[in-house]
Amino acid sequence: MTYSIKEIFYTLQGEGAHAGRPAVFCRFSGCNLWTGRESDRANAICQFCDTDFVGTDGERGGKFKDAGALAAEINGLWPATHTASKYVVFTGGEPLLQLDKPLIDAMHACGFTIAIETNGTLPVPEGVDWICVSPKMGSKLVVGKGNEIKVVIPQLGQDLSVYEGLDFENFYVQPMDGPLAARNTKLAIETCRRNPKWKLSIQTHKLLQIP
Ligand SMILES: C[S@@+](CC[C@H](N)C(=O)[O-])C[C@H]1O[C@@H](n2cnc3c(N)ncnc32)[C@H](O)[C@@H]1O
Ligand SMILES: Nc1nc2[nH]cc(C(=O)O)c2c(=O)[nH]1
Ligand code: SF4
Ligand SMILES: [Mg+2]
Repeated sequence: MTYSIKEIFYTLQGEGAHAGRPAVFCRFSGCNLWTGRESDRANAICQFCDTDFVGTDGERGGKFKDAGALAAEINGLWPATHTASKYVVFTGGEPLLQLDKPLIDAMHACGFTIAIETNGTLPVPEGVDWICVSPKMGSKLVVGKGNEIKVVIPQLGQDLSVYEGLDFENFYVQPMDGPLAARNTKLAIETCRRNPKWKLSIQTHKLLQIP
């Protein structure tokens, strides 16, 4: 199948349990919880998104005609001298609208460990090595297990205890960026102090001013 890709870049994972880890990010175009158009934001299910995932006009973006072509582009960004730690993060937009078995197999064939960042509304195909779920209020969460759950706070009507019984290895709260970021960061710190099941994830790439 053809994959619509917004951008592909080599950076450090900024968030969650793998923060600081070198990774190729592959950002798929499109999401099922927002069109990505500013004029639709107020009516979207997910209204706080910090990402442009519309179209294919970003760095190394485009339409890739098959899994082999996309895997080759991603593989080309990894330093050829250090192949033991190859790591790709599929994000978006919503990666599970497009990520499929052929692409997973092609990345594994290149030696990559595969991570995803997903909103948890779509089933995860077999073979993904690291699953990060970030649930959104107003959507139905169908992914109840994974490696980390990373809840952006606060969201209207949110109750963190709903997530505490799920089968994740790591439980993170991440302050919502935007005009109230400073307040939300304090809230996230207080949340972890009060209930140490939760750990703090901050968006370190924004502090570092890297992609
Ligand atoms: C842009 S999303 C793409 C992947 C997927 N659609 C999702 O929502 O998980 C990547 C990560 O950024 C988080 N995120 C998006 N907007 C944010 C914001 N304004 N502040 C903090 N985190 C945000 C999401 O919750 C998710 O964990
Ligand atoms: N450095 C960096 N880390 C990230 N972790 C999750 C991201 C995302 O947009 O999915 C992201 C991103 O866009 N950049
Ligand atoms: S679900 Fe993810 S990509 Fe979609 S609008 Fe929300 S944060 Fe952005
Ligand atoms: Mg991001």
